[in-house]
Amino acid sequence: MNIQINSLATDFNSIPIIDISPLVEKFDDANIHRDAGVCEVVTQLDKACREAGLFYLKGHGIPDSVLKEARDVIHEFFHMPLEEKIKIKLSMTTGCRGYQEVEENFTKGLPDVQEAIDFYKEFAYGMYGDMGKLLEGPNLWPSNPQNFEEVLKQYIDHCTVLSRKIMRGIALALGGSVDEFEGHIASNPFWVMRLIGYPMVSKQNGHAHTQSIGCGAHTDYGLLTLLNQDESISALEVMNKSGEWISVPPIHGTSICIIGDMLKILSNGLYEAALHRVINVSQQYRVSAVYFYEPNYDATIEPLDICVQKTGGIKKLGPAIYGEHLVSKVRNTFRF
Ligand SMILES: N=C(N)NCCCC[C@H](N)C(=O)O
Ligand SMILES: O=C(O)CCC(=O)C(=O)O
Ligand SMILES: [Fe+2]
Repeated sequence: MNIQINSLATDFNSIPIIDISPLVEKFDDANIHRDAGVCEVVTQLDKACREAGLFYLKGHGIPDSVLKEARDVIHEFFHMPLEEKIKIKLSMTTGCRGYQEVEENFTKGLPDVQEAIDFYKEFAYGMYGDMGKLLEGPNLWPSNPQNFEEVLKQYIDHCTVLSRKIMRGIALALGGSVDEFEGHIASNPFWVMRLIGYPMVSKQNGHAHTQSIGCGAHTDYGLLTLLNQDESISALEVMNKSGEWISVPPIHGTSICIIGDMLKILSNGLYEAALHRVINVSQQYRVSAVYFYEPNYDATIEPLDICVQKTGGIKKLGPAIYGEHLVSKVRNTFRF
């Protein structure tokens, strides 16, 4: 499958900030589509998904203490000596779960200046046949810091609940029913979590890196991404339609939401999968906790009829099987 990076519908120079608290409070309300506050959120989501594909979320309901505690334990982990970290080393035989050293992860053929740990939702062996094999196995949780697993599992639960609520808002924004993405699309949503550490540039002295590309330009693979980034370090960038990189600095009390490849297909290209990258030129070590909310692993993803009607009556994208898309990306990311 070839996912094109189309130019964005309208250009943008600043990133939208959406207060989604009405949606978070009323996501389960039978009359949600008639609620004035929710309708306003839905309008803003629609605009942000069309124009930017990446936006800030305010009023998302995940306590600041949960976000901060997650970043704290991630800092603690990456701060440990390498021999401790490689106890949970990622390989072909760990279901591609675990720790990767700096420059073991590639984007478009170039090594990323980051270390990371990958987690995937666990599933039964054989459940997805050949398509699932590469990612089979239990997650590798470090035993240090001691509270790591508990803190991050709690964080994942928060993200899953929030993502489902946002997807309900996006379903309405696309003109569908509130549970448009339940059923065969995302009734059993897959998830991925990537915890990333970006070394300081000063640590790269002696290397050829004058600019440290922490993560090369890419789009995310699934429905939407929730990003929890270190405060006070500006490193993330998103591309607008003029091809300019727009900075996405941390804003206290917000999280970042990024539209992924599968939502682009479902919307028949109405919504953009944001092209983004990370360059940490700060003098600080930066961490992020990146949670990816994905379709059912074995879902066949194609444009929704309501979206096809809105976009000229022809399916422009897909179909794609989500699990196949994910596995092809993972294969290109590592040199085992
Ligand atoms: N699960 C997601 N979206 N991870 C994004 C990781 C960054 C890009 C990856 N190295 C690649 O080459 O795709
Ligand atoms: O660390 C970040 O801010 C973003 C990382 C990212 O885009 C990814 O891992 O997909
Ligand atoms: Fe990303």
